[in-house]
Amino acid sequence: MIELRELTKRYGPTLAVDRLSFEVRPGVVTGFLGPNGAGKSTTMRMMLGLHRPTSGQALVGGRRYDQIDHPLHEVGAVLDADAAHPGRTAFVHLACLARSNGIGKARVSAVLEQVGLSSVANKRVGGFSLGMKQRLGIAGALLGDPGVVVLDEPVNGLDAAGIRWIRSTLRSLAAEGRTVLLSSHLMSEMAVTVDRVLIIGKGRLLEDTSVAEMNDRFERDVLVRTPRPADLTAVLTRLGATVTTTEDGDLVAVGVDAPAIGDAAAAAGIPVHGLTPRSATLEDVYLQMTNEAAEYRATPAAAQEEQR
Ligand SMILES: Nc1ncnc2c1ncn2[C@@H]1O[C@H](COP(=O)(O)OP(=O)(O)OP(=O)(O)O)[C@@H](O)[C@H]1O
Repeated sequence: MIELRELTKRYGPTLAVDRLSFEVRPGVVTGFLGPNGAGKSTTMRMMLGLHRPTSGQALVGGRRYDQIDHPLHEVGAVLDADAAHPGRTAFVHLACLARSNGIGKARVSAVLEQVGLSSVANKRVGGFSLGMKQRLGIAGALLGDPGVVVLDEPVNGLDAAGIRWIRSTLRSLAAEGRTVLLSSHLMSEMAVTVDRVLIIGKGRLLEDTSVAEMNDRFERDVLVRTPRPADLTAVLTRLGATVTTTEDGDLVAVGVDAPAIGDAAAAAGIPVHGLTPRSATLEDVYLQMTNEAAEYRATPAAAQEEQR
C-alpha cells in the first residue's frame, strides 16, 4: 500500500506537486496519469525517498522510505530503463544490486528467469533493446520480492510485443497481492493495462477512479437507425432529448438512454433498426480533463501566431 498525505513539492517558483492525497492499494494495477510536466516523476521520486517533500508525506507500507530498513524488500522501482551500466552483463548488473542489499545469486538467476532474460544473462547491457532493458529494470525491482512495485513510464517507446509483456507481467504481480503503480502520459496505453487510474494535472489530483467507472460515467449519446427519422425525432424531442441527424440519416440522441428510446419508439409504432449507446473514449475524457490542467498550452495569441 502506498499512501500520500497532502504531499507537496515546490521548486523555487514552480509548484510541481500540490497537496496530493491518495492511496494505491494492493492487488490491482494502478495507472498514474497526467500530461507532461504534471508532476508524476516528482511524486514517484518522493515516494522513493529521492526527493524530499516541501510538506506532506509519502508512505510505503505505512512508513516513509527513509524509515524502511531493507527498502529493496519493501519497494522495487524502475525510474529509468537506461540506468544499468552498458559495459556490465545483465547478471553482473543484478548481482551488484543484490549484493549491496544482502541478496544471494540464486535470486538473481530466478528474477532473470522470471523476466525471460536467462538466455542473455551473460550479454552486455549496452547491446540490449529498450524492451530488454525494461525487463532488466523490472528484474532489478523484483530482486527483493517487494510488496510494492513502482514504474515510471514503463511502456514509453516499447513495441507491441513489449507492451503486451509489461501488461501481463504487471497483472500477475498484482494478482500475487502486490501494489503496482505505473505512470504514463498516454491514456490509450493505460486503458488496457490498468484497473484503476489516478489522474493529475499541474500537480493536483483530478480523478481517482476505476477504468470501468470512468467508462460508465462518460456515456455520451445513442445512435439510432430508423426508417422514420422525422417521426422518431419528434417523439424523442417530446421526451426531452436533443436529436441531430448524421450524414447517413441516422439519429444521434443526447439526454435519453437506449432503453427509453426503444420503449418510446415501440409505443409510437415506429420501427427501430439499430440502437447503439456510445461512450466517450477514455482518451477523450482524459484529454478533456487534463487539457485545463496542462502546463504548456498555446495561448490564443500564440495559436494565431502559429497559423500565420
Ligand atoms: N529538479 C527540478 N528543478 C526544477 N523544476 C523541476 C525539477 N523537476 C521537475 N521540475 C518541474 O516540476 C514540474 C513537474 O515535473 P515532473 O517531471 O514531475 O512531471 P511529469 O508529470 O513526470 O512529466 P513528464 O511526463 O514530462 O515526465 C514541471 O514543471 C517541471 O519542470
